[in-house]
Amino acid sequence: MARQPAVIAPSILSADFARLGAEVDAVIDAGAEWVHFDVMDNHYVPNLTIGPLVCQALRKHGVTAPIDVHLMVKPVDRIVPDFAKAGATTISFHPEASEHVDRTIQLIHDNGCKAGLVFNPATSLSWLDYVLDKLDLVLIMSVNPGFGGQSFIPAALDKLRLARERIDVSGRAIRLEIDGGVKPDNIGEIARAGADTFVAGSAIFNEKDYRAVIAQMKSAAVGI
Ligand SMILES: O=C(CO)[C@@H](O)[C@H](O)COP(=O)(O)O
Repeated sequence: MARQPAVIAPSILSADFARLGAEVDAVIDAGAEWVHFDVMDNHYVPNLTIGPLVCQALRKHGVTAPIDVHLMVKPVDRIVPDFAKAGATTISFHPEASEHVDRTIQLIHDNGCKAGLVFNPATSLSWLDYVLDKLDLVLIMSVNPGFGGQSFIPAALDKLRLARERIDVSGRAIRLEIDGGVKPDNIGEIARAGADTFVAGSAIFNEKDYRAVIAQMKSAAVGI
């Protein structure tokens, strides 16, 4: 199956939260395809961020782009229906945070969303042995989850290559997403390793010109 078109998904963790609706409008207007929505619970990860009410507020504000919810919460299941009702498109979770990974994937689908599984830098891809055929997205973390602005962990490149191979063998249209330390100067190498969906927080929101940085990232990601 041909590689899916590249998607840039700005992580709103690095946006100005006091102007969130305007920030999301600005990155979508600047060419980003998705909104990456980082949910942290001060339990599974040390940071505390936002929940379904903020997702719903973005929909009410008029955001129509796919909202890519990354749950860094434990437990997972009880918050899934709330995010689905709030307008999430994809809901991804960490296998270590779910008691029953297969059931959580089913729950996400039953609630009308696409399901993703997230791999921390030290989490084995062996979880895919049993659930790859049920997933819509595989997310490889290239930093330890919890904070924006960290440096890309190079071992994520080998993991991307392995995940790409598995997805290609499956023949299914599963997106391969990368998250953490993604910048204009490394996105080409990340794309060559197999990613098609690129989360970037500080690389986009720390720049004044969102359009320019997103264009730079896209041309590096598709020019492989
Ligand atoms: O999920 C996370 C961190 O846990 C990420 O989405 C980061 O927020 C990405 O930020 P940058 O590394 O791109 O600044």
